[in-house]
Amino acid sequence: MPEVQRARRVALYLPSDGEIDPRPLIAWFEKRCVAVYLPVLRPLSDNRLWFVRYHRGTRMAINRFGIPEPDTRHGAHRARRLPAWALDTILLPLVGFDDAGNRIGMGGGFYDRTLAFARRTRPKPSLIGLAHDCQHVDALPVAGWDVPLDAIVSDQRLVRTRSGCPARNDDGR
Ligand SMILES: Nc1nc2c(c(=O)[nH]1)N(C=O)[C@@H](CNc1ccc(C(=O)N[C@@H](CCC(=O)O)C(=O)O)cc1)CN2
Ligand SMILES: Nc1ncnc2c1ncn2[C@@H]1O[C@H](COP(=O)(O)OP(=O)(O)OP(=O)(O)O)[C@@H](O)[C@H]1O
Repeated sequence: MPEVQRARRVALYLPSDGEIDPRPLIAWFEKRCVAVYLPVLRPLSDNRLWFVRYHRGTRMAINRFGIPEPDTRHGAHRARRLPAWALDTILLPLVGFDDAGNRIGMGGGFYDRTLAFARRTRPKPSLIGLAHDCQHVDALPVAGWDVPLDAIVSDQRLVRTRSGCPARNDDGR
């Protein structure tokens, strides 16, 4: 996928609770000098995510959901964290998806809050959901805050969505 092949900064996640495991991609990205980032729950509990640079040897901490994330407690990673808009591509975990790119997650709204800017601002990172094919459903109810995915990659297929098609400029270019 061009969004993956061209990216210089990519976020993925460490799997929890049966989610598709994107870890095999880490070595592939590193070999191509792509910087890999992981989501970190922002302190002060505004329920948004930072993305912090990750490589082998990054000191980790367990977050309140039991998922390891780069340890930011001592400020050591301040220079290594990015807001979502600075990433080229974000690979997202999901619980369910449909062909329109609607996603449901674990219900915390973390990705939706973090990516809310992407509903009105361009450029935005490419948003690619990673799924087991059995997580596909015909249609999900859409909430106003939901940020649609550009594509979903499952173990059996690639679903490209309308929001994954580049938007035209107003002058038709
Ligand atoms: N692997 C992974 N990392 C991630 C996320 C994720 O969904 N998957 N997140 C994406 O936002 C953030 C953490 N958000 C989470 C939100 C809720 C639960 C959770 O386990 N909630 C319920 C169970 C809900 C369910 O099973 O449907 C619980 O607390 O028991 C976990 C992570 C950041 N990192
Ligand atoms: N942009 C936003 N601003 C304020 N609240 C939001 C926003 N996005 C989501 N929420 C809140 O988050 C809650 C959970 O949202 P939702 O069920 O869509 O989460 P999810 O996509 O399943 O979770 P996640 O993104 O963490 O995997 C909603 O009840 C909503 O109130």
